[in-house]
Amino acid sequence: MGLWDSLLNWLRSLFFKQEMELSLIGLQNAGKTSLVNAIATGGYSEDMIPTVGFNMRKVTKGNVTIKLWDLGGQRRFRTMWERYCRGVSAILYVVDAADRDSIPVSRSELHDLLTRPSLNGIPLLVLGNKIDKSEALSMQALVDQLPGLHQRQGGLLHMISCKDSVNIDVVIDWLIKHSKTAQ
Ligand SMILES: Nc1nc2c(ncn2[C@@H]2O[C@H](COP(=O)(O)OP(=O)(O)OP(=O)(O)O)[C@@H](O)[C@H]2O)c(=O)[nH]1
Ligand SMILES: [Mg+2]
Repeated sequence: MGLWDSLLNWLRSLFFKQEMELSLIGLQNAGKTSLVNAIATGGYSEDMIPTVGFNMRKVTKGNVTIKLWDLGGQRRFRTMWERYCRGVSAILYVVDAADRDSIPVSRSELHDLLTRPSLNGIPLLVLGNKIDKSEALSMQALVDQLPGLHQRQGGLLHMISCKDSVNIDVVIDWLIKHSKTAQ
């Protein structure tokens, strides 16, 4: 980026604060609330309380204020997912890559959600979490378990660990990039 572009970006940043709204969904125990903590503070705890309903958290990264809807993943809360995904700038779908038995359910919940016309065109980032565990699936193995992901425009998969803070920076970069295109 040239000096002139940098100057323009800096001037722009003074006047235009970017905002974006995101929804975090995925089955219970996938690590959604842990991801919010990793994005917001880099903190991590083994001792998490399941999210009842939803939580909203605002996080500022550089110039971007991100409003995060962190939804409960237990079955009784899944009917709310669509309502909280309508109109957001992006959807983050978290999968526990180390809990192989849960993946078929996770896949069918994701598939159900993606067929909703109200969510057409919303960028989707799928995150395979807990790659610090030895039993975690590889990225390719997870892609194979989630057919259809690449047919979705902008559908993308990253492997992360909230525990060891692996690829959290990549997720934040992706979010910032999508806040700009969402303007
Ligand atoms: N090993 C490991 N454990 C993790 C990781 N991320 C989250 N966990 C653990 O997984 C458990 C569930 O994490 P939560 O963040 O509460 O999961 P959630 O998706 O918010 O669950 P619900 O709110 O019930 O939908 C906790 O014990 C976390 O410590 C990770 O990257 N690695
Ligand atoms: Mg939670």
